Amino acid sequence: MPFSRPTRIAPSILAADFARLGEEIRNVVDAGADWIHFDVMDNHYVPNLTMGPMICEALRPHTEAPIDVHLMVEPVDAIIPQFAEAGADIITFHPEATRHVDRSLSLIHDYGCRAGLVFNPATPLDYMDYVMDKLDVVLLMSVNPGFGGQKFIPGTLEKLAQARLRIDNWVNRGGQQIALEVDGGVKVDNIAAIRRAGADTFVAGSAIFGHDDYRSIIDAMREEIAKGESLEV
Ligand SMILES: O=C(CO)[C@H](O)[C@H](O)COP(=O)(O)O
Repeated sequence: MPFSRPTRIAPSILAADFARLGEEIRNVVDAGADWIHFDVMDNHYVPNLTMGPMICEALRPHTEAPIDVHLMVEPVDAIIPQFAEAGADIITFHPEATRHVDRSLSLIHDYGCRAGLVFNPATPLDYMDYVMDKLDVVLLMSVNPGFGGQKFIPGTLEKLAQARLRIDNWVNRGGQQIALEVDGGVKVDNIAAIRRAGADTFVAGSAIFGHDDYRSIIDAMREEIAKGESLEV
């Protein structure tokens, strides 16, 4: 029953023009983006440094679309309240970057945000199994985190299928819905395969912000997904 799943396009503003972030967000949401993906890098968990809660707060008035904060930071707990208060809607973190995964997920919920775990290409999915009831999002990295513009790692497709199975089994047993998001190297020419493997939420940075016409590239992504699905029926 894969075709009743939602499709969400989440442009990563890591690839946007940082000198015009507010305008970039407005433009990409006007062009059909569903979520704004906000990459937080700390030069510790990953070798790069990007944006903190102050930038999230400054951008919040520019859109009503959910701001999807991906924490590539270690440790995570101290920064969670700051992002929640800055207007984040969704906060995800890497399980190996906190000592207490269950507690960090609860902390995100306590602050009124949706919570999720992020898995690097070589991080096993097993962490999911013990906290399914606390997950709103599972995010699979299809590149090693830290930089935009990398190539999609093909083994992610099999891992997506495994994550989809875990989520579907959970939902079939009466559990809540969990978004399955993929991040890294997502392009028009691979998005159909990524969808078929089980993703419903697609983070794309360079593919969208590197294009002159945001609407045409987002439309092309949705068309590829629809084409891929009709071939399978
Ligand atoms: O989290 C990230 C890197 O750590 C980025 O969101 C991701 O790489 C998206 O960029 P692109 O679509 O250009 O690959």
